[in-house]
Amino acid sequence: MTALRAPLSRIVANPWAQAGLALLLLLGCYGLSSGTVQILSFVLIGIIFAQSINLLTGLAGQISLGHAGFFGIGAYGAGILAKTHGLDVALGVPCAMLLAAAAGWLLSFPAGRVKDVYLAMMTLGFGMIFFEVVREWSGLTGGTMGLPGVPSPTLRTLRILGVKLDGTAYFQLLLAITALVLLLMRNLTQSRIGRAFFAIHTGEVGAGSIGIPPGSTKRLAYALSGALAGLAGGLYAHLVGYLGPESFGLTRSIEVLVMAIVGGLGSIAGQVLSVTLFTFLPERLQVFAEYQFIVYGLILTFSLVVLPRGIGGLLLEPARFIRPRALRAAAALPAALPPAEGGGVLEVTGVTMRFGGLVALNDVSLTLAPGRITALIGPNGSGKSTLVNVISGLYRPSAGRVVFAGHDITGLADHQVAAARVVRTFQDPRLVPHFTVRENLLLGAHRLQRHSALAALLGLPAAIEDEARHLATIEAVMALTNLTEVADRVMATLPYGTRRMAEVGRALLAHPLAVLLDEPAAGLSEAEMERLAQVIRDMKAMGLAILLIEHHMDFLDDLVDDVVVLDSGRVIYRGDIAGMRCDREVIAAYLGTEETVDA
Ligand SMILES: Nc1ncnc2c1ncn2[C@@H]1O[C@H](COP(=O)(O)OP(=O)(O)OP(=O)(O)O)[C@@H](O)[C@H]1O
Repeated sequence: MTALRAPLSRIVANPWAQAGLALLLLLGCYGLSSGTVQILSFVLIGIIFAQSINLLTGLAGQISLGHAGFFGIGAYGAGILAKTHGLDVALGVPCAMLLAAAAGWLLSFPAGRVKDVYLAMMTLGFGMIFFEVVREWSGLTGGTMGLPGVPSPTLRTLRILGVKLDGTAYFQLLLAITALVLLLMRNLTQSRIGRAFFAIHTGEVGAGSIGIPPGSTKRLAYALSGALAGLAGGLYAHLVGYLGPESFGLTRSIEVLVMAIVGGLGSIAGQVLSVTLFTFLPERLQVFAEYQFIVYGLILTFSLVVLPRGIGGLLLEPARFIRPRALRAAAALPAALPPAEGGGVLEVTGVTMRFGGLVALNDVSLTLAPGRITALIGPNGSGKSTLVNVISGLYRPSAGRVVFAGHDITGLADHQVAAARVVRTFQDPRLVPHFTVRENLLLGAHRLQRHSALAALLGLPAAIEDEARHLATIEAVMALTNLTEVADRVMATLPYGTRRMAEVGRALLAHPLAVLLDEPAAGLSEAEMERLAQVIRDMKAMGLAILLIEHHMDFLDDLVDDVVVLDSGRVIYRGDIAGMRCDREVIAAYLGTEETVDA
């Protein structure tokens, strides 16, 4: 199967193959029975619905057990607007989509604050509330009696912009809309928005450190996912012509989730296959209708055990997150490092950090100057990482201030500190393991990308050119950090040292004015350490203010300008490295007798 993945993926991604399939369906539907055309219409609506899960769960990592709620808002919204208010379907369905998007956006406020099982419960609750509202608000929705008479081809009442549509014409319209949705989903995945969604999915701390705000990113994911589910619901209402609450309960939420998971979360083509199978199978296997949940459960269990990445993962290469068109455009541009803009002074004044009774930092002050490398050293547990966490916005200090370039950044969120151009790396690199090196580096430039979300979605030249500009910078940064050879390798498959280098490179892509490097040389080979030292010198030459946490004294010797030593959360030394080697308190607390002899 592995050998088949590459050729199959090429076929699936080929625009001619896609256009051929669309044309075949567009023309071939004339030869099909009205029943088959209707099932195919359900498949298309299912594909759009599954994409809404793909976006929210597959990309942004937010599980949803109440997606039938968004689907229902779209369906009832479009149905009521068309039937009760006589609004044209061409306006009614987009309005219903907007309603569902608004519901998604609103849900993101509470849902964005919780994770895992709590998120599952909250979204389940949303679906249940929607179901009850539909059942009880009979004046609007028809309650348990349902809402009959929604314009549809089945009732021969569907008119769009004055044109009457039969089942076949509606199928053709659905085909065009589905093709557009899939195209937009592909564009989204390969844009800064899709990458940000996936970065949040992988880890909010890592994403925040390069300026990706988790809150607004999740809100966008919920709104877009709601819009897609609402679109599917609106189109469904005009396909069936009758809406009853039973079509929008837990069963539908579970059904779409199972289809998306079995198709392979993140795999657009895998989900097209899975929805097709799941929609045709029940029609063919009516005998199982009563045991639908058992059948779903068995298929899901089988899929999770045998095909954890779903049908898409079995048949196709994993999705990539950069447009090939942007890569081609970048190849024509000169590779240049981020411009040297000088830095700003970072001043930490009287910072104290308490964790309950433990004082991890006690009245710590230090200054990082532009174009200077300051080493922060001290024994394990002395508070080095805590200080970096305070400066970078992960912790709010109990007392004290952090000022950068004249702006008080104390207590700002991590993504706001990154936006102020103070960028950090972690003791354990917080990269996106499923991204390639290049994709991870491009994530570093997320904050600097200027094109609009619409330009990204539509793949407009402004978006391609912007991406290409940053990709050209990435070439230069990869050459500097010795990553060019592994540019297209997936991060999870690379050795620790390479990952560390990639994180340093990613920080550089964010055009920082100050960088905080938390033990960047840990686990590196001799050669890698030499390369890292050169990269840090280059950063210094660019005028950045650099804080370097490190235990290797040999590494620091020729590299650093200033040293600050912490012990039990207190600064015990501030000065140059030669002076530090002779300082009695530092020797006693950290260096020990060996260093004394050296000194
Ligand atoms: N989130 C937290 N909650 C409670 N205690 C914490 C937290 N973070 C750090 N600490 C404590 O603060 C102290 C300083 O830890 P920190 O990780 O900053 O030390 P460090 O100097 O970076 O050590 P190392 O060299 O081992 O990384 C330790 O006692 C640690 O257990």
